[in-house]
Amino acid sequence: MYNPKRKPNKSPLSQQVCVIGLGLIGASVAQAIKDHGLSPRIVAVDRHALSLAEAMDDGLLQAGSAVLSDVVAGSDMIVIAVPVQTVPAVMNDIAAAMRAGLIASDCIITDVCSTKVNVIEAAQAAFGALPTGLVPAHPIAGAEHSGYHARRATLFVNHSVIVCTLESSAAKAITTVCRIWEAIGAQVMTMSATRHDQILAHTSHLPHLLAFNLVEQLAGHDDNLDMFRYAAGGFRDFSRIAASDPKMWHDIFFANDDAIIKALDTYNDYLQHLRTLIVQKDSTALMGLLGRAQAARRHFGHMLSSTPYTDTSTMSASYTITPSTTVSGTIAIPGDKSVSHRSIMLGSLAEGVTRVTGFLEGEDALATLQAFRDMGVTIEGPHDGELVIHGVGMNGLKPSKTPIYMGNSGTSMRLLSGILAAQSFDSVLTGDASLTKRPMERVAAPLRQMGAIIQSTGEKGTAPLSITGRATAGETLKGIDYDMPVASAQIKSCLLLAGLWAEGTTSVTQPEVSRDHTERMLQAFGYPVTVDGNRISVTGGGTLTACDIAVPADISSAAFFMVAAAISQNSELTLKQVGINPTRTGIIDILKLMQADITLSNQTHVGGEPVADITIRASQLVGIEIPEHLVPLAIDEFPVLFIAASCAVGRTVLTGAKELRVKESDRIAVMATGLQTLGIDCEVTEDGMIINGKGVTDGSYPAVFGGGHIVSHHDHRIAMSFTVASLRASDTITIEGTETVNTSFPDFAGLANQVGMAITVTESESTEA
Ligand SMILES: O=C(O)C1=C[C@@H](OP(=O)(O)O)[C@@H](O)[C@H](O)C1
Ligand SMILES: C=C(OP(=O)(O)O)C(=O)O
Repeated sequence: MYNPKRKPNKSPLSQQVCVIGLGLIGASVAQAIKDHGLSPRIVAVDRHALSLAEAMDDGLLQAGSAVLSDVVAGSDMIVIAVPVQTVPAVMNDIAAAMRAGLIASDCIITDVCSTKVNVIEAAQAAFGALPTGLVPAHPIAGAEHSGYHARRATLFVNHSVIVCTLESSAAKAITTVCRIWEAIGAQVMTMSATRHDQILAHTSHLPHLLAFNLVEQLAGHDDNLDMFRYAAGGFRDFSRIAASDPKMWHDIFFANDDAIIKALDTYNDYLQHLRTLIVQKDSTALMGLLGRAQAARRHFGHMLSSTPYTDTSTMSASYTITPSTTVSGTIAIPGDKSVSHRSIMLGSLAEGVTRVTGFLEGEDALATLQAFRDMGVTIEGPHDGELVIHGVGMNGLKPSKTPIYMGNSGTSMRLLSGILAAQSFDSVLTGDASLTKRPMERVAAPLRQMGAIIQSTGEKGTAPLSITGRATAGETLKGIDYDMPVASAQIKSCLLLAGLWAEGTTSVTQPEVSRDHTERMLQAFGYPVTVDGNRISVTGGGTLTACDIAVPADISSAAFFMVAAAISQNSELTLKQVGINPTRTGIIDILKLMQADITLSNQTHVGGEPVADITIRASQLVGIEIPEHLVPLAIDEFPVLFIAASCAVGRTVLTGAKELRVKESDRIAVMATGLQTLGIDCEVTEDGMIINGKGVTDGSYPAVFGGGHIVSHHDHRIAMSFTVASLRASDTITIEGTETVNTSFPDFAGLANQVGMAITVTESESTEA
């Protein structure tokens, strides 16, 4: 990060810098070089005697002239900051100065022009062979104001500068140019000149051209006065850059004409397409286009920085939780994450329109939503948990133009792998720092048995995943009979989803029951699924028919509040309409075995899933040996169950839970470290943990945790679990890395405070890579 106080150890230039052109950019470069003490002398060449005189009065320049040879002698660097079409004349002057011995043959020659190929061509023409000091550069910064007076030394701070390193450039010249830009706060990146011109044609030249053109269109209109008088914010924002220097842009449009014409032609095609959608009143396609564009506008920044989607994602957050002793109230918990993922996947692949309510607007489910938008599906929303998905049918997905970014979400990556393996296009799946450490061969290997072409390109069978769609070569996947080594709903779902396109029947046999939302939802979409004990089968070639999905509240999120009420004195919480699918209720069974006071009421069904209100009251918990068959049914709830176990009387032993080591963090190791920090006696085993609870039998609820600092390791459930510990803590607990809570439980802290906990959320700029 740029630090204005940090000065380079030694001035990179020993003689003087000569800036040619004292417009906004040239003058800002000169000012920044002066303010940072990067050169002992600064001189300038400009046609405007007034600007030069003023700059000398201001102490910015030691000398100035309209003629290069007057001031250039002895320069170790020349910065060309003139309109692009003047560059050839300037290059001729510099070549003449070099021949006359005014500057050395290795004098650094750089520029700030918006096009690069023409700068190199001008140098070639002027010098014959490219000089070793030539290092073209382009700061991606500017302002609609122009001229000497608009200069700002900070104009380049935290902006990118593209430096085009040429084969002819001397290493020392490249290093010096990069050092100077970095010293004035810019972020240097290197690129070939041709690529620079192609990219900038799209990202800078085309938008400027369109802005000038729109203003021209409105100004030329008969009612132009009224049009400008009532011009709304949209027009102002869009046309802001049309206030830029016309001469500069005139030159750029000619200098980069080939690339700009290509970009303009493509733009024209898009515009015609948009026109057609409006003429034909194609609402679905128009919503798709607008939704995709809106999401892409937000999403590119996240993809580039490999961070989650919501606006808080550039921040890191922490919780400071002061101890509280009781919770009470009736609350609604956000939608189920597993069901939300699947509603997007099946809704997108269905024929017809699927309406979803109760959708979880957390980062993980939003990553799935974005993936399907990237593959051309029109999805309206989410608005208050409501989505309208315009299904494209089993063969309607389109290739994503960019790698599909799955954020922190293992479920998205693993289930999508199954879908993508069968498509007629290739895909790449990436994720954040946590997801790219998680094992992906567990789905890639069985998919390969089905004939999929999939590579886990990370170091240890991890993401990024590169998937060659099987149908690309006109082939199909083949059904297999797969014995799953672990009871994982993600592996099961991945293979069943791939099986929808496979020849014949795909069967998976799980060693224990795992969550069955995929099986249920496939059936809700009219796709036959055979369930024979732990063996589940689908036969390829069917279709999905759109239906309405009501997502129940997530029992995994409810678990934090269930444990909170169970461990704290006089507590009573009711959690409304929580999903109680029997493949998810391990948390209720385990807490009941620990003698928690839990009752279910208002049992009913929503969208094929059973739901109930869950009421939990404080009770004296006891330690237990957790039955292994319950492990997959409570797999995400162990972090908070460890908190419950710490408050129980006696020892709790968890075995058969090795899977916890490959979640968003190693949940056995990370929880043990945190528990020990807070003074709990626990022992890590290979596949579980032994916790010596500090509960007492006299009916009181004493503090069992001390205060301390906990690190979440990019794991939402770690952060939320230690928050719950504050109900039995003697001192303040701070938790670092709580921004990940957004992946599954947006506004967890707000809800926790509402029922009686005392969390202060602090957000700051993220310092993590
Ligand atoms: O299928 C799903 O939606 C999930 C399955 C579980 O993972 P595994 O299948 O890897 O156990 C669970 O931990 C995850 O939060 C969601
Ligand atoms: C393990 C989890 O999710 P995922 O695997 O989808 O990242 C979780 O939410 O606890």
